[in-house]
Amino acid sequence: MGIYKKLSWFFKDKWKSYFIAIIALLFVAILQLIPPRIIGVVIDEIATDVITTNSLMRWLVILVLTAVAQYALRYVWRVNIWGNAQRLEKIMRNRLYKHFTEMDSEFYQKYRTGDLMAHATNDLRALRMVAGGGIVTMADSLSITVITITAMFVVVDWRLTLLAIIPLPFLAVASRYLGRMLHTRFRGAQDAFSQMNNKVQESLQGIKRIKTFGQEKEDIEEFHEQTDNIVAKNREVYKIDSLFDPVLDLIIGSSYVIAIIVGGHLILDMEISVGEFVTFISYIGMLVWPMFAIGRLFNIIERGSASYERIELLLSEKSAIVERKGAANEPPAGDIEFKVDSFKYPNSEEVALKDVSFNIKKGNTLGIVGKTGAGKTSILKLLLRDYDHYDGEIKFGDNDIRNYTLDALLQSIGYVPQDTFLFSTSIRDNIRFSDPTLSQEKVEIAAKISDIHDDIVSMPNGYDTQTGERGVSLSGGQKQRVSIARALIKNPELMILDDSLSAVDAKTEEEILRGLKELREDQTTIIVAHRISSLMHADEIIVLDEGKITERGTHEELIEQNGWYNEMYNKQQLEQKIPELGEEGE
Ligand SMILES: Nc1ncnc2c1ncn2[C@@H]1O[C@H](COP(=O)(O)OP(=O)(O)OP(=O)(O)O)[C@@H](O)[C@H]1O
Repeated sequence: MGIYKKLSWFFKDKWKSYFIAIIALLFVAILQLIPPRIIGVVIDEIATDVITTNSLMRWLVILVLTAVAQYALRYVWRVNIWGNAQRLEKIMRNRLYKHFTEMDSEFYQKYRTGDLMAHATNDLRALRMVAGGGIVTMADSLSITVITITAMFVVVDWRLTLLAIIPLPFLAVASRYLGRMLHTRFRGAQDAFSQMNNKVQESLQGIKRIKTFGQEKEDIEEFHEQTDNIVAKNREVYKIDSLFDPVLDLIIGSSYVIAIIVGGHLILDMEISVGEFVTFISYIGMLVWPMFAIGRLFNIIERGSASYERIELLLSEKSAIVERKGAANEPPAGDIEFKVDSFKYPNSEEVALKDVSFNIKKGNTLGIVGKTGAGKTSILKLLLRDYDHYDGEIKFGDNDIRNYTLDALLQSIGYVPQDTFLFSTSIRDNIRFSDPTLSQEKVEIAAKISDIHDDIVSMPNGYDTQTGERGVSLSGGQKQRVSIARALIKNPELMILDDSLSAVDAKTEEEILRGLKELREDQTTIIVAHRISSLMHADEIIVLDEGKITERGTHEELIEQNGWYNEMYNKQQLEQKIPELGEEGE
């Protein structure tokens, strides 16, 4: 029952509508006693031959009025209770979503997206059941049980009542026990189903790769195994499901048997009338649902508590990026001073960056180059405040970047990541993602500099072409250029290109870089690249290896140093020439 205490903030807020609903439920329980009683009275009137058309009509009218009142009251409690349950689900869903949007990279590394989605659906549904079905079951089963048993005691016979209700608690026990087993097995079946779903999703997404590697047969075999598993797990569910009804019928049946044996004796002894006996039998029937429901209530509470705990755990996760008190709201501008003595990723023992420092004057360009895993992206992550804990200081303008609000800092930065991501909307809205009110003219300027305008206008729907999973699929290079346009349209103080020209050819790359340089004369740029031609015109280039700066200088200075940079440059020059040599040979 602890879950109701934990949710007391909600019940306190909505106590009025719960109160109205529970009063309505109570009245329904009382009204339900009337029809069986009327049937009993009519039977007795027939047996004693006192029935008249008038008396029959009177009973009929009462029956109709009772039915109408029940209808109205049921409507009242349903609207109130189900409405509240939806409201609780909405509040918790909004809290979770807001929390998700505030969390940092560490959080998303810890939890898989699929699991977060599952929390946002299954766990919230379980909570809704607590505030809806749980409350109804509790109020309804308690009120019906107390009111009906009292009526049986008072209207019919207390000895008969005591004996006949002996088997009923077993109903609650059996429905709880079997319900629990059913739930465990049902979860197994659901897991098997979601495992198959994941497998199908992965296979369909990777269908080209499966075909290329000739793995169709193996893939189909694996699919068969998974579907066999689903059948096996569902068979276990049906075994328990098939036990459910017979067990319940057995228990209810024994109640009726006791009632008939004892009730029969009481009729013969003239202690109760036939009509009262009929009423009594109907009342036993009315007690079945509450007993059954109490068993179900435990399951609802158990599931709800587990779900609430899981949601609380998620909500208690704190983002490591905390805004300082009095953080500056103005987007930063000016020189950048990066001085990091040491940085480790959380949960990692390895030092990702060691003694990395550089200054970029406003309007200058910094190039960062190095082997994969050298720490290039790590530098950018610190600049973007994905992580705040490191020894050192990063200044943008006059302030440490941790002294700005995250919104203000990110407003000054246009970041084009390595893996481009397009949203399921038009290309136009993908480009003006930072501000959907920007004009077509501005979108086109950004697209032209990113050298994607011509590609877009040649598409059937131009700028209205839909992208994302269900839209047209753009080539890797096209996606990269849309991403560049998206960052560029913000006209950011600092633009960061994280290997974002890798999929475009050298000539296009040169044009884009030239365009950027012209447009962003007074603004700062950081280019990370594997291809040296992408950053050779930078004002300073740093070479990273295993998280440390091993070489630095301008392109010419680095060539003179005759180190890794020079070696890479010569190698890449040669690679570029090979196709030309090939053409000459033809
Ligand atoms: N989230 C993370 N948690 C732990 N270690 C990480 C994480 N991200 C990166 N690393 C590690 O930090 C080191 C530097 O990685 P980083 O991504 O900065 O390299 P990079 O130079 O950008 O490589 P690439 O050119 O392949 O993108 C690597 O050893 C990597 O394994």
